[in-house]
Amino acid sequence: MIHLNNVSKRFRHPDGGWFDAVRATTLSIAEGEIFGLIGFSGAGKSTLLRLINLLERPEAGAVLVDGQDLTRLSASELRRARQNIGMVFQQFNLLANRTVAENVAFPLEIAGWNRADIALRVAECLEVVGLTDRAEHYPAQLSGGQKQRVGIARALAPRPKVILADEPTSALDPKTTQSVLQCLADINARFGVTIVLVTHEMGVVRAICQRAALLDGGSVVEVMDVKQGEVQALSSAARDMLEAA
Ligand SMILES: Nc1ncnc2c1ncn2[C@@H]1O[C@H](COP(=O)(O)OP(=O)(O)OP(=O)(O)O)[C@@H](O)[C@H]1O
Repeated sequence: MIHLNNVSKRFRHPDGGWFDAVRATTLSIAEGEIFGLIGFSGAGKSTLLRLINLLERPEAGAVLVDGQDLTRLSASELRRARQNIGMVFQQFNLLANRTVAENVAFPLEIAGWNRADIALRVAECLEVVGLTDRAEHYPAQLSGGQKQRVGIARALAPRPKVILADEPTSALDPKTTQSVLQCLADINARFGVTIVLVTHEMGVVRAICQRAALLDGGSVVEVMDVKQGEVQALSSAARDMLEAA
């Protein structure tokens, strides 16, 4: 579903030099996987995630999603391709002056859906995340966990094949974290949506990921399997880093 081929991303430093946030990275994520990107702060996790929908454009390499190389698309083709890739943010990024239902409707309005289809789809998505009774509330009236469920419903609304989640539970307490992770796992199981999730917490990887890439200094140290809630790191470098995490 996702294939990153030798992608690199560098940023300009205020002092005029360059900083390599992602170094010549190759990574494949299968359809229907829940895949984690884990590592210390500054390892390049968010940058790598944002390369998948081209929120960051790589200097080099190809970004294939669902068979399309996003780096070769025109602006309008890229807008269409992005309908297929939902995004969930750490700080929810909800529109404060829109109700829950209007927030979920937002990407569908942008995509030009008609009103009747929007109403049906919004109701479906709110049902999936268990917020039907909050449709007319405003974000300020919701708990953190409920806000993130709105963020997930909004990401799900355009029927994407991929959802990218950037530290989706880092702003939440442990109990709410579990229920939000369960919500993502349900969406993966019910609709087969491929989920890529950035986290710095091993507990998150253990809870829902099938595989995870450990990042350090902009490179993948190891791609690890998660079996029965345990992360199977093979290299001693990865084991040392996971122990320190
Ligand atoms: N727009 C930008 N301009 C300049 N430097 C950036 C930019 N975005 C990221 N960086 C730098 O790139 C490096 C990797 O950042 P990134 O956010 O991808 O790491 P991360 O692993 O997600 O870390 P964190 O867990 O702290 O979010 C960091 O050193 C960061 O300061």
